[in-house]
Amino acid sequence: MPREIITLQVGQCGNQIGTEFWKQLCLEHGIDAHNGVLEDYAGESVSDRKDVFFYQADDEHYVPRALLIDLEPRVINGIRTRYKNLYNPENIFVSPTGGGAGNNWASGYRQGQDHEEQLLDMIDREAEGSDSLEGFTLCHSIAGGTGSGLGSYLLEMLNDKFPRKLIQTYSVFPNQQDLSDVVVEPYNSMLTLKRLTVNVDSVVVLDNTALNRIATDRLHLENPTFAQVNSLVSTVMAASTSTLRFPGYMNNDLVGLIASLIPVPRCHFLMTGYTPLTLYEGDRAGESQVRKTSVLDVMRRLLQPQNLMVSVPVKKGCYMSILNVIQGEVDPSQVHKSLQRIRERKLASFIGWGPASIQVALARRSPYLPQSNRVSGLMLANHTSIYTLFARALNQYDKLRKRNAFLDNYRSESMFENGLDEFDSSREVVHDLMEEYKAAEYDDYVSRVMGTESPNTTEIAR
Ligand SMILES: Nc1nc2c(ncn2[C@@H]2O[C@H](COP(=O)(O)OP(=O)(O)OP(=O)(O)O)[C@@H](O)[C@H]2O)c(=O)[nH]1
Repeated sequence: MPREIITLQVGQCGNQIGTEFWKQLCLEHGIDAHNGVLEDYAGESVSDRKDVFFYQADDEHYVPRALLIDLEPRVINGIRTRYKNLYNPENIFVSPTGGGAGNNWASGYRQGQDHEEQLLDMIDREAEGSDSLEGFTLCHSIAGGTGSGLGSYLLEMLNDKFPRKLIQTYSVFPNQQDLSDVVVEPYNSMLTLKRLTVNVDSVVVLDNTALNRIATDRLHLENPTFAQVNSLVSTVMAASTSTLRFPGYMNNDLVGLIASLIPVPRCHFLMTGYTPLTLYEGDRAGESQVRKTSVLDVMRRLLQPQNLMVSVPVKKGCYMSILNVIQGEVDPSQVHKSLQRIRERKLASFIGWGPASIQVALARRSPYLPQSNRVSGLMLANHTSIYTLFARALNQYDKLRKRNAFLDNYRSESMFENGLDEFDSSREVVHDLMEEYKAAEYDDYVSRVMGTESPNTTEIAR
């Protein structure tokens, strides 16, 4: 039975990374991305599970289980032109006023309220079209107005209306080295981080700072474009769903993946690493810089900070969990040996209060994509040092807030007309989250923070 996943892509960033994801999925399943038709070379003999992410229309074309949502038309119009017959036109929502959210979280949130009925209708229709819906995935940026504000509204709505479904996000964090011309990004990020903490089961953190560093240092691109950065993002998104789409013995559903990575519900912010990296140019993978791959080599590289897609100091702190998704020609005995070697060399340090091991899922690859490397790997990891990302966001927020700068646009929206309590409440949630990650570094975390209760993974397996 399929365990379907519905993807909501919201705002400019959400729709741009979402589109790259669907392009990659189409390539991997032998579907023509322009019209959803199965390619001639893609026979039924391949035992993939297209139905987790696609359904078949009356004319048998494959249609992504995707909702494309934006408050201004530019990006979605571009998608409509390029992928004319792929998406269900009924699943596209562009605000009739078309003005965007002006980088204002509160405006995005309020416009979510204004259009609640229409948005919920679309989500309900798509959910009812599934046999056994497993959950929702939201793609967005946390720093603009639409992906963050309207995205936050949707997360609250999904939590409320579908309390038994999983909610996962791919959340793009702003580039902190870039002096952004959007000065209010710290406000938007803080308000969104609260929803990501409270309303979501699992957040895959995609950090524009790290993505740009990887594109520059590892792929030798001078000024990486969003398209190039998004190609990295789609590689990660596709690899992280590969065990759901090309199932083997383990990790065949999202709840299995999440439960193995999240030992305590609140600490659900995951970082990723991928190797060897190539860029997709058009429909073709570029050449990899890595000439020879083995399981040990891939697993070792995945632990190197320069391959992480999040800019945090992993040499400090410890892993709460690691899942390596290894794709390619792999002899399981090599996995065993590699794990042993990594343990001997103490390449990863784990929390003292849980199982200290790297989990490995062997995933099949798409038969339709030529691969330049024998083995490739994705790491999904829960590491305590992720709190430094929140600390930076909090620090930037405090600086802005201390000056009471740029608050008029927020005050003019209903949520803030009677005061700025929502900012204070968001800051508190993020501060507590940081403290929880820091506390998790200590061996007595379970007894200190949770009394006598033991860590609970069933809570997320709702
Ligand atoms: N990786 C990546 N980041 C993006 C992309 N587009 C925008 N961003 C980042 O997202 C943040 C801005 O969010 P957007 O998605 O552009 O804004 P929005 O959600 O559409 O909101 P409004 O423009 O206010 O309506 C900035 O930090 C950008 O650097 C993209 O295609 N890829």
